[in-house]
Amino acid sequence: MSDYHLSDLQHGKAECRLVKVDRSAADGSEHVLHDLNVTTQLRGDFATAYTAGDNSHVHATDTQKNTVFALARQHGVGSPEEFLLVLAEHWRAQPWVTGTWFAAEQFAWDRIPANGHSFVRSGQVTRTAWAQTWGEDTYVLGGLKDLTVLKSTGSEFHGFPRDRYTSLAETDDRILATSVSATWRYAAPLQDTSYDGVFDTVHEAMTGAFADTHSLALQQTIHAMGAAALDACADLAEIRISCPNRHHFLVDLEPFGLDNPGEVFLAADRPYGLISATLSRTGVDEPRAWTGMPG
Ligand SMILES: O=c1[nH]c(=O)c2[nH]c(=O)[nH]c2[nH]1
Repeated sequence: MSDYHLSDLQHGKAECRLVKVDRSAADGSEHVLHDLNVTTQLRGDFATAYTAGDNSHVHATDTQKNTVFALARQHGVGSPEEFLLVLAEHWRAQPWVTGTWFAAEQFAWDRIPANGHSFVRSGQVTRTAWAQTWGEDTYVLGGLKDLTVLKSTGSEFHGFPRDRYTSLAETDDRILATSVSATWRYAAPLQDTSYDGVFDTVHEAMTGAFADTHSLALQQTIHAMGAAALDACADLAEIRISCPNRHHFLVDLEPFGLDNPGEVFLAADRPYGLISATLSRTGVDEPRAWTGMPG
């Protein structure tokens, strides 16, 4: 094989989705959420891995990922810059490492006023609307999507059937996170009420129901959000809601001699649960209003 010049070697773990819950308030009532997407890269004396398959200097990308979670547990996250500097200090001290590169995206969450442990992703919600006519009939749909909400406690999931392929553990305390899509049908085009006002009311009702519901399943939370929207707005005839269940897995830090009392999570990307339902007032079916809608 030709002896080419090898350069720009680096390796690391891309997009470690770290969620760190700080439960440090004296009475545990107010959680602080750090939600980061962390990428690590190490530079150094790693050439023989490329040229000869000799991994004796290679800090496995899996180890780099574990280090992200373990250092989050040990040092907390603080600001993204501070956390990246914690990683940098750790890795610069390791053998064969001559340089490091770390990146983080931080996803911001606002507290939902109802309690200390429910959050909504800042500045994300997208408002949606459709209108169509059939002869003299006019149908109006309103909606929202990307309403990303999370509660760091107040969510359980148990009592589901178990068969030979069931491995999911029952839990009485988990993170519940989703990105709500909802579409509602106006019973009739609005005359005296503003669509803006209805949107604000529905948005607030759904967000409030998410926070207020002590959830035994995302299904139950969806029902509560739909009912809250219909209760808050007499102009709505029905609402369709679809929610991905964005799973957060507690990271096992025991191999690193660390406990993890519900603080450090892997925010899994996929697969995710997908759960939906329609809530309607009785006797108000109007299937033509939904013509042409995706799904
Ligand atoms: O709230 C949930 N509903 C489910 O149907 C489900 N299924 C699952 O694996 N986890 C969850 N969580």
